[in-house]
Amino acid sequence: MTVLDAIRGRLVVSCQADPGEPLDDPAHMVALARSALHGGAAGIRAQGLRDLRALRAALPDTPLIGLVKDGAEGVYITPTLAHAEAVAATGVQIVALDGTRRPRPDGLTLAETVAGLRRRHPRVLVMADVADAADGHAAVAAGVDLVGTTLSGYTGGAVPHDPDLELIGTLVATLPVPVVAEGRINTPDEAAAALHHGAHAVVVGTAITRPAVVTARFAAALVTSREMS
Ligand SMILES: CC(=O)N[C@H](C=O)[C@@H](O)[C@H](O)[C@H](O)COP(=O)(O)O
Repeated sequence: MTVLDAIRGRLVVSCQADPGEPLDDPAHMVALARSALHGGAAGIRAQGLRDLRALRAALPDTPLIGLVKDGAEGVYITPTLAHAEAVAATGVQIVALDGTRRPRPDGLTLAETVAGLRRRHPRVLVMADVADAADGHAAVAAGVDLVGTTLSGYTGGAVPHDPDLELIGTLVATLPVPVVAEGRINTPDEAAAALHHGAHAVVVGTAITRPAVVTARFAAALVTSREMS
């Protein structure tokens, strides 16, 4: 079975911790990933070479989408060819990279990045994290294998509350490659809706693997409730 077949119609859980967070440790990421797989996830998305190596060693057969974040603004998801090659070298089946039309820090186009990556890693699949439909079309023209809605809402202005189901539907209707729903999918109903909009797979991160963020949402709701009573 191909890795795309393995995740078709299924949940992929993103296991990431920011530097300095209590969960920022490869052993914790492996435990989170094992928990996700126990719960029915078909694949894992993860960040950082250290975590990717640990996950690949612990879970050699699991579909793994890898990326490295370099900073937190602008083009920061696997921003350069060198980053993409380093991610591919960890043994992931899919390298996720910034697939927006913004200039890349190494001056390469997305097409040059994809071609360069394939020269050394001919079997790895490339997932373009895009922000809008025009990005999706440009990314497919650049040769990527799949497109994710990861960066919708994160390229300027306030971050929306809801997942971008409309973008998922638009990309599914117009692109010849699998579309992965990712970003702010916070409930099982939203995950199901993403699939209903035609997503090939659904990536959920924060709602499952960032307990500090989830706790803060509960705590904030209690503050609001106290203020209203
Ligand atoms: C925008 C960006 O940097 N997204 C990152 C990409 O890997 C992660 O921080 C997200 O957690 C991931 O996309 C999953 O999304 P959510 O955590 O909303 O389920």
